[in-house]
Amino acid sequence: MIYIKSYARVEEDWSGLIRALQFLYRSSNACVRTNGAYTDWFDIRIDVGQRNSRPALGQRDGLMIRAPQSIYTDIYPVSSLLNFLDEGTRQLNSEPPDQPVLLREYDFIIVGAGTAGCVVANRLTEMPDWKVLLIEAGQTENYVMDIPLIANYLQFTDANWRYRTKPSEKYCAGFENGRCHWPRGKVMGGSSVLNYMIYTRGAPDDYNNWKAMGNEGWGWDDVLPYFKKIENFNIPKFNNTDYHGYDGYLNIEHAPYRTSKSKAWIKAAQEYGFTYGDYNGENPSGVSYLQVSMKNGTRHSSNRAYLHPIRGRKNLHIAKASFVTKLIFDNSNTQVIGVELERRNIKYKILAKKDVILSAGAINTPQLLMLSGIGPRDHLESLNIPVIQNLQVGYNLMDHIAAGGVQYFVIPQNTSIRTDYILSHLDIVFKWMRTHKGPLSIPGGCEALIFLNLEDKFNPKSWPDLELLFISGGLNTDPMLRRNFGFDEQIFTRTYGPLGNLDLFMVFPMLMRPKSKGRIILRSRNPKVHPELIPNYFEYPEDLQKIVEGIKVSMALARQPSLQKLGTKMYDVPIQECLERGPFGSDEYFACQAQMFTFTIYHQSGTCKMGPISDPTAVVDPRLRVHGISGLRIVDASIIPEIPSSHTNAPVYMIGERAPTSSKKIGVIHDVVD
Ligand SMILES: Cc1cc2nc3c(=O)[nH]c(=O)nc-3n(C[C@H](O)[C@H](O)[C@H](O)COP(=O)(O)OP(=O)(O)OC[C@H]3O[C@@H](n4cnc5c(N)ncnc54)[C@H](O)[C@@H]3O)c2cc1C
Repeated sequence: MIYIKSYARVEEDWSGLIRALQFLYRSSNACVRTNGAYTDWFDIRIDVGQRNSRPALGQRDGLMIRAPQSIYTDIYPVSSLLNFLDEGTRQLNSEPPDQPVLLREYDFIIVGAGTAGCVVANRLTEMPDWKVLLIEAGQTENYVMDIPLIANYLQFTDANWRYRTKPSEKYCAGFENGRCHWPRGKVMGGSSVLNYMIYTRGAPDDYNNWKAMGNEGWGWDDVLPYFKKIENFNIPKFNNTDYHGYDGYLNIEHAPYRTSKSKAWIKAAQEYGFTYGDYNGENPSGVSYLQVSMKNGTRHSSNRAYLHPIRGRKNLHIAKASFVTKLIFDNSNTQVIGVELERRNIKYKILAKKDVILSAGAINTPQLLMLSGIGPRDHLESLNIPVIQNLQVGYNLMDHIAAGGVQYFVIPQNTSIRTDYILSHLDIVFKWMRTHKGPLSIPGGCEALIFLNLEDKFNPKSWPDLELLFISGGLNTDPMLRRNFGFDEQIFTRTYGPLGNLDLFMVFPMLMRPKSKGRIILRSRNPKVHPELIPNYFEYPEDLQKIVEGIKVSMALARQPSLQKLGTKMYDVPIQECLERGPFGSDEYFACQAQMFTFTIYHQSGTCKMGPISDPTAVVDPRLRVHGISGLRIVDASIIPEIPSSHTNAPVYMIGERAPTSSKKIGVIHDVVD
């Protein structure tokens, strides 16, 4: 017999009892599985509150249930927890270990085990003769990081670099000190461990534009095979071998749970005129549930997808918690021959026979280049850094942003992703632990999106300049959410305090092709001092206006019958500071809202722009070699010449897959060494 304390009070009626019996019955299988022993008798206790009645005995398929005065069910939570711990342990054991002793020299050194770095490490070590060192500043990924709904919590851990932008009054003005929070992953898997798992590729026009900028080999027809190569596509409804891959490392699926709100929103979008479809297929625009980089309802990071399966490769060494501080050049200062790094307070110099590959992301890669003397001459000289190569490093900083706080309330629905709701319905947690289904499988609350071109809204073939991202909760979903973005406490309490327990959804109207570009500069020669991040959002007024138009489209959706059935209304407690600009609902008011609560979508990119030698703003050539320097390549979000109309993780995977292969062949690594 097993007696375990109950986790939840069952209601005071027989339906509660029946549910408890069903519950227990379902649990028995899990119990058998996790304990490895069959137990067919359980004493269960149902709390019937005041009534103190004695439920009847029940028997079902060999499962005998005795119901004395008090019942403690709870095989279910325990088996769920055991299942979770078991999976977690297996995951930890699957990650390639830290290399205790590093060699003096490798064929390749990769800096950064993020989205791109893991791909490159995998593909390079396919060649058994090449010894590869992958260096990561962060630590091991753990299984808690794989629970989709709590993605935002990871930003409060050491797995985040915790960047902040330079203060501004033009954007993020409603956040503490006018600074935007820019989290970046510092962990095995990099930002693919912190991200919201939304998997979008962008439109053919995005990549044809890259090619038109002089980047031979990066047009849509060139990159599509690499997008397919990434994928193990698991959405049967959209099966199409012209667009999808089925034997790649990264699993793509739909989240296994949908809220009633997202269903209504999707329907409303169709009522309004949008077409439902596969935005990673033939038509980039329209409405859809999110395709996500998850495997069986859990995060599938680049670490899990690309490194776990190759744990046994002897030619891959990984140095975790190791921070690269500088590049090492040969005597002529024209070739990179290695890196300096710090690991457990000891400094090392490691050499690379062939290439050093920077995959440290759009902030750290330019920082490392500039610290090493590759960057804008005047800027480096101002910090007394000897200039090795004068290149426009740190310019062309791009991001996707949305107006925060666009919220709609509905009549209360049956279930909610609010943290307090989940904590009082722990069955939701146990369910996810055991089956990876239910609300916890929604990545950070994000469920659906619309890609649209404002001038040709309903045309599924159009090149999107706007996205509406649907989130099935509001700013009251989680008490930490305000801290993720860094809301000014007073402004938040005044504006969003009245949200209380309202049942809400949010829409992020997101600018997809911003004209405004920012810059990253060094603040110090010390590699541990964060660089100055100047996003320059809204330098061009049309960027702001597009977001305002996006808010208006979201309002039009709220008026459609399917959302009206839920009693949808826009939350309209105004931001006091914005009433000076115009009444609530005016373009001026909404523009102010976007400037107060400027939500980054975390797509920082472009700071080591790819372009031909004829482009004075380019840092790497189309084969990702740093202009004028041999032995050095960049493979990460920083090479993006123009941000695609897409979330950036899939494009970065594509860059990783595309990089170590030739421009013509797939899966053959041969042009890295030249
Ligand atoms: C909170 C958040 C949510 C996001 N949500 C989504 C989403 O839902 N969908 C989407 O498509 N995109 C999303 N993104 C963006 C996407 O994850 C990134 O564009 C992508 O991961 C960038 O990959 P990368 O390889 O360029 O850099 P990263 O993945 O950031 O990897 C860089 C790695 O280098 C390491 N590193 C840096 N400097 C050094 C050094 N000096 N020495 C050693 N190691 C170093 C870092 O620790 C990190 O592990 C999100 C990002 C964040 C942060």
